[in-house]
Amino acid sequence: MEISIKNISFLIKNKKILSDISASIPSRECIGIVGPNGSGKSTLLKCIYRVLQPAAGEIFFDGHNIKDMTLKESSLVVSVMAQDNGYAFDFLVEDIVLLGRAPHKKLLEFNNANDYKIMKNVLKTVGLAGFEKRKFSTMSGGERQRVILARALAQNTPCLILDEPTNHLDIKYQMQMMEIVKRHQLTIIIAIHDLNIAALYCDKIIALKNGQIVGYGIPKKLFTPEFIRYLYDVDAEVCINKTTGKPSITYIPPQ
Ligand SMILES: Nc1ncnc2c1ncn2[C@@H]1O[C@H](COP(=O)(O)OP(=O)(O)OP(=O)(O)O)[C@@H](O)[C@H]1O
Repeated sequence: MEISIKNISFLIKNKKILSDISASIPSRECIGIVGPNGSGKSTLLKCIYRVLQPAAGEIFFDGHNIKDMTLKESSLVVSVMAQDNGYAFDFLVEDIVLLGRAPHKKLLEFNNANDYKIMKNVLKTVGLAGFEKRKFSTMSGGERQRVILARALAQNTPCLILDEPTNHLDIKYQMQMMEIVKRHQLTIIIAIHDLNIAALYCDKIIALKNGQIVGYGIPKKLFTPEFIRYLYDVDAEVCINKTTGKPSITYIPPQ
């Protein structure tokens, strides 16, 4: 599914949080959104997955203006792994993953055998087979992240939005999470802080600063020492890793 963002602005108390953002996200590409804390990454994602409504501009899913789509129609095409999932109740893992099936159901329709099969399959995909009856509250931060990914995968949508999904994950699971989402060949939009992981897995990068797009392109072109200094005010050395062929970034502390 292709996503088109046209001239999006978002304000809070007259302060511009996003200014005139336009981007085209081709079907099945993985687009990384990078930028300093507070640059507007989550706000942009929330406008796309409709938790926030932009003050101006339009967003299209495969040419359909999202203003003309019901929330249920949107949730059949876009699933989300957000930063704060805030499950206050003591849900079981299977209950959380089955929530991903909700957009596919009619009001008050029970989960059926196919929903349970999908739930078990996605838990297996994220390495949590057998965890169905565990209480979410008893799981580690990394395990919880993987349950939330499983719920998003159970939703079975052509587009997946991830807001810093690799928080809490050790390096093995950071890479495993990226491998899993890439394997599904979805349109992926991912806010991510780790430029090395972004360089390894993202086809293209959108860089935000102060609510504006300040860079766009493939990681190899975008991630130069000059650009990293401009974006984060940090010195870095960048080389192309011989094995991966991708940029590898080393940060240099101030002398
Ligand atoms: N409800 C709100 N009220 C006031 N300011 C807000 C609100 N929501 C977001 N902001 C501000 O908007 C700006 C962008 O926030 P956003 O969460 O989109 O940034 P981000 O790039 O995702 O940051 P981070 O990397 O720290 O997660 C920040 O300055 C934030 O303080």
